[in-house]
Amino acid sequence: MAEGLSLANASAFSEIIRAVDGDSVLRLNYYPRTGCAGDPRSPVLFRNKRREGVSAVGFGEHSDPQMLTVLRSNGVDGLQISLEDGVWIPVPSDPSAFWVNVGDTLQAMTNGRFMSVRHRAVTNPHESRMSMVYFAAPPLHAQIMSPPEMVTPQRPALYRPFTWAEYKSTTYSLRLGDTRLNLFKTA
Ligand SMILES: O=C(O)CCC(=O)C(=O)O
Ligand SMILES: [Fe+2]
Repeated sequence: MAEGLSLANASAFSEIIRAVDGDSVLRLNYYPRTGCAGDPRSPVLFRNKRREGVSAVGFGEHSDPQMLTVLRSNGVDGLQISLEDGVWIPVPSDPSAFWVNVGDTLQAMTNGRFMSVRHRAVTNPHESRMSMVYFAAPPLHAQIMSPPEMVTPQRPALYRPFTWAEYKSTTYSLRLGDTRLNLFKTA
């Protein structure tokens, strides 16, 4: 990525992710099947489009606060992304591929060139779903700021420098769906 952005330091991002005191985490999510409408055990929230059963929001809408997210699920669909408010695009599950999300921190480090994506996970009516998600994060004390090449008079810094510790504690003091990066804007 750093190479693609023509940064002088081609390992600018990978160095931070690979630091021995990095704060990266692995999360396993489990979403039980939601069943069919009328099944008294299912938490019916909405019918899916094909009316084959019912789906519920299993993991509410949010952006990931870290730098990069690498996700793989068990071949059951459920992940959705939103590029436009209120419009959800399903990401077909591919058990032989990884899905990569840009997180808020990388958005700040690229001065908004890469955008962190809003996403959520819905349950599947017929099959339970599992996802395995690796969140690549900087060390707690790392300063999050754009490399000089990303800031120009035409494109001034969008965010003030902050530490990952500061961003992480802000994240956990807010609600899951809040757009917390806005709090770090310069103007
Ligand atoms: O399970 C999924 O597909 C998404 C999970 C997720 O967004 C997360 O763990 O941050
Ligand atoms: Fe997420």
